[in-house]
Amino acid sequence: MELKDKVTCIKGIGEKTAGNLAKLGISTVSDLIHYYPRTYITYMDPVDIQDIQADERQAVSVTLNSRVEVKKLRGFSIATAYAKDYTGTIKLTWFNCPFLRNYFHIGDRYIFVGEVKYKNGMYTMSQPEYYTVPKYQEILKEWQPVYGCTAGITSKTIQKAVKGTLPLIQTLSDYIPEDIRDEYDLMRANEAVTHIHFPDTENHLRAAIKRVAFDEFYEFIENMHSLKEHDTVKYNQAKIPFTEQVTGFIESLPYRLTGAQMDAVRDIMADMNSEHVMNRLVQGDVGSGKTIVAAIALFACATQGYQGVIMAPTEVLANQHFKELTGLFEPYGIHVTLLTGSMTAKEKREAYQEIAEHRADVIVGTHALIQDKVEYDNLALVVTDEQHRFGVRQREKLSLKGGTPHVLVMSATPIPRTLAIIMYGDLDISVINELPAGRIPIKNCVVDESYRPKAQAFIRAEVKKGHQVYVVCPMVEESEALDDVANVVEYSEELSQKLDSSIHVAYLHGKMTGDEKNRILTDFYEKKVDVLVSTTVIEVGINNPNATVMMVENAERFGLAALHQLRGRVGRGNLQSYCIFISGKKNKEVMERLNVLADSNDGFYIAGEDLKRRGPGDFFGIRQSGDVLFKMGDIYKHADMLKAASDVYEKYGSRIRTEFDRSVAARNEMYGKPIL
Ligand SMILES: Nc1ncnc2c1ncn2[C@@H]1O[C@H](COP(=O)(O)OP(=O)(O)OP(=O)(O)O)[C@@H](O)[C@H]1O
Repeated sequence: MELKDKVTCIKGIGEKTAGNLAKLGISTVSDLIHYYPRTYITYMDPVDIQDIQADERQAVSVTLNSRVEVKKLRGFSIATAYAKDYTGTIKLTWFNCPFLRNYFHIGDRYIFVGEVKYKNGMYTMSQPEYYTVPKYQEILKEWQPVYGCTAGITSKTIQKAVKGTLPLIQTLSDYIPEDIRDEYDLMRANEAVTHIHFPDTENHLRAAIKRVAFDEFYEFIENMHSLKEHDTVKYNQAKIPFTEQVTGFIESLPYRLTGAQMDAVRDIMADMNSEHVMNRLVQGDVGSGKTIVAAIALFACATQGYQGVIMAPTEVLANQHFKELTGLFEPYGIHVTLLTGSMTAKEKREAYQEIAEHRADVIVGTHALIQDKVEYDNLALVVTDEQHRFGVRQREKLSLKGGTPHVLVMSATPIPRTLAIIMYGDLDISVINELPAGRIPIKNCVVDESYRPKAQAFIRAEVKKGHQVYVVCPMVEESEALDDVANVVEYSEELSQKLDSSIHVAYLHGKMTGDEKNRILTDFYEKKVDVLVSTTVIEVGINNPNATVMMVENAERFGLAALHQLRGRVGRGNLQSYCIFISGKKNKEVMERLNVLADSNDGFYIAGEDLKRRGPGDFFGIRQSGDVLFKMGDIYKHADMLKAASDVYEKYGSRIRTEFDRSVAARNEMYGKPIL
């Protein structure tokens, strides 16, 4: 077996499983080895029913004392059973698992594991995992990986598949030599990969995660430096001055720029007119007005006869920028062109032509912008939005397309300056630390589920005022058979019934096409939709100043930084806005953590508190930030590894570069596809 082989070469993986794995982006052995668990869980000793702590994940060892009843419900099915021990009875329910009817036997003992709720006078577990007693003994107290799954694939299938590759994993080489590993206390690369998939002890797992995070950071730092070197040695061939026309454009805006926005504009303009090409990061809290700063840079560029591009992480955002920039630029005869993956072949061809013939001055798009077919004419500026969603190489590729254009990165992730310097080397940074005038601070509340009817009444009242609402619907547990889509559909139906019939509720989820999402969002912008229910991720950067309420269900399952991003979707105009965080758990620790959000609306403060409050248990938890740049590494949780990677780069970078390059090249080759 080799890394580049198809997964079907692994014993037990047939075409059907391979097809399902492909949906997760796993086609080769290498893809599989590098498909890391999303989180880890341990199993605990069962408790007596009378000692159950509600709202916690617990195990009970009980005897089934009823048949499994299966009820059909609007396209779903619910299986219910009862079980008891000598201290009490517990109710068990599962969605869409009708087969369980024939699985359990009355009178047999099973172990059920899951979160327990106290409902209608009885402890209830929804969607519990189930084990026979001997099976449970095997996994008790071991760390179990939980992989991101899709229909037809369970965590267990993935783990079994990885098991088949263990002999190969043992032979993987390590670009970090032993002496450096010892100095920085790094686990060997192949051991780390083994423990990531098959953790035995907590210490090994911890060390393995650290090593993988280290590698991700190291690669990032290497790339950042090569990008930076590549840029700085190049002379600025597209000097763009801060002309009267640019000043006129700024003055014509319907609002005055904040001092911080103006400072960022000055930094950018000074860079673009200097001897070297620009490589600047603009960091600003949610809603601080980064888009207009980018727009001014693009305007300056276009009025000097150059092309500029702005690349967004999603189609929805690309469309939003396209509309906004078209409105701003068309009066000046600056033509804006859109290029996204979901456009028809004909539309794309037209866009390519407009770009090549320089009829397009500013180009807005997604990944489609970096495809080989796109020929720019005099490209001088590349703006990437939410840089965390982009790999460095993608930006590098885009940069290379236009010779050496200026690079401007916009980010709302509040990275402390010290971390930013480690991550980006000497990339220049402008910070927008001021919100536009007239913004009213968001009012926050952290409540438990019993408050939901009141929250719904509040939503009704806000809609009556002509305002709009976002609802992030409850998260589906990894183990639940119900998927995100079914969940969001069902949740919005229920919400719609609870609200007034005149209130229009629509929903968004990740499986919709770009077109469908755009249609819903356009309806939302045009106020045809009052309440927008979404799965966990409301697209970063959505801007609808008329939305005044953000209600987040299961807020306890998000990191504070992610909740802050969600909150940033409201309070973007001059209307009083509200954020309602509904926690599925009432315990003190959870409430205290969530109350950090109620205390402050400042992203930097929240990121700091988030870091402070993470206990050691969080180390293995689901990643906190929404970024996908690192699969395992989290710049907050693994800040020590980020520092170690930076030190190793400084001290030993040149010594290990050849081996490092070889390992990256081998991996790229084995992926069997280009990195983009
Ligand atoms: N100086 C200003 N005065 C008033 N309104 C402004 C100002 N600058 C920007 N805005 C408006 O504020 C809103 C938010 O701006 P923008 O979308 O650029 O935020 P952002 O920094 O990109 O935030 P996020 O990271 O949340 O996407 C927009 O409606 C924009 O028109």
